[in-house]
Amino acid sequence: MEIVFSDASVSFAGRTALHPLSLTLFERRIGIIGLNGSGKTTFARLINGLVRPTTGRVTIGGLDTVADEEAARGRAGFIFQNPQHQMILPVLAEDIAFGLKNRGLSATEIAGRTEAVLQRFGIPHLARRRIHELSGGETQLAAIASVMVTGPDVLILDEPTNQLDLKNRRLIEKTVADLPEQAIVITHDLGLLDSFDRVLLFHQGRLAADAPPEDAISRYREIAAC
Ligand SMILES: Nc1ncnc2c1ncn2[C@@H]1O[C@H](COP(=O)(O)OP(=O)(O)OP(=O)(O)O)[C@@H](O)[C@H]1O
Repeated sequence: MEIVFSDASVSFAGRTALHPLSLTLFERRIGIIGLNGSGKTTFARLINGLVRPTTGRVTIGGLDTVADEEAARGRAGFIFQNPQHQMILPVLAEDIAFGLKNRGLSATEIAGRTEAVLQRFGIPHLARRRIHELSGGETQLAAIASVMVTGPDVLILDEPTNQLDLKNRRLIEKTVADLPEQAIVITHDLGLLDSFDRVLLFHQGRLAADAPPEDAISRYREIAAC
């Protein structure tokens, strides 16, 4: 899926969070790194229209995130930093099924797709569990299942391994690595990026590097040392 930024910038209340940026993303695994407040989340949110560009435009698969907002949003799933907040219904299987409502599917089809996505992410045993009772790793997988059931082409994850222990980090790392879909991952967990195709480094709202992981990370270390 081609994601195109054309002179896109973002200001909040007159303060620039992201300076005008033009680039095209098409790689399967894209990492986004940078210091706190450098513009990573703002950049990622532009992709599915959660943030609108103040100037310029962003398209995903040719769809404009403002003019074709709803269709564009369907192309890119987003997992927030605290994914339990994006789950609407208390029980996991119900939350997943909720994402399929209003699609003209029968109850049997909804149940079948819910079961299939739980299987896909190895969590059928969590189907009847309450979301607020899941562990950090389980919550990440649950959120990924809830988003992927709607069939986006791109999955954007905002710090998916934050607060996870080593075992769950590995699990999420493997889950992301195995996704056939395109994935864009914001992370402070630099080890996650080893096998990535491309890493974008943001600094003070500007793109400071756009390179293979090793090069972008070494530039990041220089910036962080200042
Ligand atoms: N909705 C908003 N309203 C006002 N300012 C915002 C808003 N969202 C982000 N900002 C500001 O824009 C700048 C970039 O924020 P952003 O969340 O994109 O950074 P980040 O790199 O993702 O940070 P972190 O690593 O801490 O999550 C920050 O100065 C932030 O305070």
